[in-house]
Amino acid sequence: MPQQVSPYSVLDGQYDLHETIGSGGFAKVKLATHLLTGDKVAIKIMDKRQLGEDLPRIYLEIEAMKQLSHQHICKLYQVVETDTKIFMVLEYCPGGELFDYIVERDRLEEEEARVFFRQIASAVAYVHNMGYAHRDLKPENLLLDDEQHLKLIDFGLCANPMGGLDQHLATCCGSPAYAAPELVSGKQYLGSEADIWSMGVLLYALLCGFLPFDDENLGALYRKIQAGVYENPEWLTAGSKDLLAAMLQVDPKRRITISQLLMHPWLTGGSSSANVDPSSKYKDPETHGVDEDVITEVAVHQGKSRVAVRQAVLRWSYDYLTATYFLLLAQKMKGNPLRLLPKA
Ligand SMILES: COc1cc(O)cc(Nc2ccc(C(=O)Nc3ccc4c(c3)C[NH2+]CC4)cc2)c1
Repeated sequence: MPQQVSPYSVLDGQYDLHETIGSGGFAKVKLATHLLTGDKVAIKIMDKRQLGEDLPRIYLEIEAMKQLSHQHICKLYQVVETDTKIFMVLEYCPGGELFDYIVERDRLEEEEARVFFRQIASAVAYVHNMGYAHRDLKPENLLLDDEQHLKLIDFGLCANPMGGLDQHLATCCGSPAYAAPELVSGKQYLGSEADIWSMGVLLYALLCGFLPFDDENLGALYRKIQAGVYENPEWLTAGSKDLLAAMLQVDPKRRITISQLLMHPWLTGGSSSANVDPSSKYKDPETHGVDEDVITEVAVHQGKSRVAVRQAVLRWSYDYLTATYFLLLAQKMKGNPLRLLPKA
């Protein structure tokens, strides 16, 4: 009887796998421990046979994730592919979904909504400036890390115009309640403009605890979105109503752009302006070079020269070394000591 190997044996020696924390259509997400650092990660596991014609979207998502390094975007650390499976090793976001955070509180106070929305706007501005659009922005795709920072996940529908993803895909896969009027009308649309609409629905959900456009009947929901008429509850301030109106513009050409959004007084105002994340904090390694302390820690642990380790890291192969590099860098950014555990 041949030795029965686990379907995850390709990860042996690199990760210990723990419980499953999420399973969607063609993917499941398991918690895991990166053995060299002892750090927790999330591993998204997909079966290539079940993916069928959706497989190209996964490769698009992976290529997009490799370009995106931002403090409010869930980081991709490593990709492992076998003949039947794809594993994406991802940043650990133990705080769960923003969706549940809102539901537990009914709705957020304006100040707290502002702090979260600034993080979302910062992530989306970065994605758009990198030439991408997310195209599925909703509270379920925003997770909280262990420091209550938001992390944007699931770029499975993202596209950059050069990416060649034909636009109609999103209409069948995005989430209708957050979908822009031009998208539900099946018109040609710009992903970046549709993202701003979705952010308007998101901000409304944060501030109100319910959706601006809602109906169990899909056709009725589409008509409400295309009409763009929604209630402004009495607790909304003038500033938030003004920003919502600028984002929930039915005509995409009249809709506020992400750069105008970042300068809107509702976003820049308030008492918490002190803790606006300095977006420069996150250094994109491919343009800022690699961190020498991390290189040294890996070189000493592996008994290799720093030159050899630096060259290997700079290949950005998204193998175990890339994951180890990013996890050690994250530890350093948190002010923790850099440590690699002795070989398991
Ligand atoms: C780019 O980031 C992505 C891309 C993608 O396609 C999917 C994901 N999905 C994730 C889903 C969940 C987690 C995660 O870390 N969830 C998590 C971790 C720990 C705990 C929980 C959830 C909830 N119970 C407490 C402990 C991370 C990525 C990301």
